[in-house]
Amino acid sequence: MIEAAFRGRLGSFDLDAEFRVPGQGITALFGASGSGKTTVLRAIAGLARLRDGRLQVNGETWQAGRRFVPPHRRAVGYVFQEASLFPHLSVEDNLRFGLRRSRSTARIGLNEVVDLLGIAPLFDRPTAMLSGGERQRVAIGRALLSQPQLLLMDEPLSALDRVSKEEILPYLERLHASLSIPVIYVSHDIAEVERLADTLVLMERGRVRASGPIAGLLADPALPLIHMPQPAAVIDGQVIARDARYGLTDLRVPGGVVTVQGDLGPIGRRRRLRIPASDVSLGRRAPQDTTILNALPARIEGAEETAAHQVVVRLRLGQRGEGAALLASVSLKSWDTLGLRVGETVVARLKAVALAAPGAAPELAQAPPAHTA
Ligand SMILES: Nc1ncnc2c1ncn2[C@@H]1O[C@H](COP(=O)(O)OP(=O)(O)OP(=O)(O)O)[C@@H](O)[C@H]1O
Repeated sequence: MIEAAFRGRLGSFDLDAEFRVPGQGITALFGASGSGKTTVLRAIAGLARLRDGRLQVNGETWQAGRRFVPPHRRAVGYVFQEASLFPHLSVEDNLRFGLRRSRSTARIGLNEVVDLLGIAPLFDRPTAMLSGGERQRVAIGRALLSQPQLLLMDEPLSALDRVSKEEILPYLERLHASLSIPVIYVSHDIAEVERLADTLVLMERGRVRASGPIAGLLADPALPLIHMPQPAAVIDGQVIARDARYGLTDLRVPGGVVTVQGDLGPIGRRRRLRIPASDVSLGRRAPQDTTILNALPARIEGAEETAAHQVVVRLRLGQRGEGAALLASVSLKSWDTLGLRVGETVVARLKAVALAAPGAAPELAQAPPAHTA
């Protein structure tokens, strides 16, 4: 468990942030620019000292009352927006520097880091010859080799172009799947957060508006996430069948089974689906004569009208709505014409299921197209 509470003033900024998140997996600190995300991260690292602070990381107290463990005594790895590698050292020597800094017995070794982050081809290169994405992979590797108890990442992808971002995300997903080190990940890119995070801490003007498992917060009508321009649901599932002939994988998700194009790995592997609301349509009956593969029963939990004459429908998979949260964006006209009601069970058709999963290939797998035959 990670328990943090920081109160104090920095210049004219008031911080009063408190949260309790699991001591494993990825926790995203998400919020608008200036909401205090970096300040919280710095306070966790001990780089900012708030007047009133409390911090416990998996049973160790780093700050409480007058106790304040100085930054160099906190086992944190810090990855910044722009990788600050030593320019005069090779990639290998930059990584070895991480190892030298660590005083504990190595939990993660150089070879494992090199494998996980695909660094072998870069090994002998001077850092000046690396792309932005490659530099960031080395910086993450160096942070991991310092044997942190906690990895702090401050917008690690925000300085990268879209292609480099897509290139590095699968490595982060792989780290997530392979390592047990908890990560606190600052971002203001919700798609990135939807892809990576297990837990979300939503920050607003120096305060924590909400925190908890990401799937619930994304679909919470009381929070602003569902009202953003492209709302999406995230659903974690497990591979239960693979069809080599058609190149399809079935994932069991809470309340149903989703068929996704592509090989998602062996039976039993956990994968994440990110399903934009705009890729889900609703009907009363299962579609006939259609190429669509995913038509799942779901119960309507609620509906929010948007300014753009759309309705974001909150659903839960399963006949009785016992499953995962799902969002559908339908036009106000369709909503009124069909006369759909809260509490009704409908058929949710998933047009495309973008996959965001640990160890995924760089490209996003797409579910088969939805046009009728
Ligand atoms: N040492 C400081 N002295 C004065 N003001 C500070 C200090 N550190 C941060 N602030 C202010 O605190 C506010 C929150 O900054 P912070 O960088 O934590 O926000 P953020 O959510 O990470 O924003 P961004 O996404 O733009 O990085 C800002 O208004 C910033 O100017």
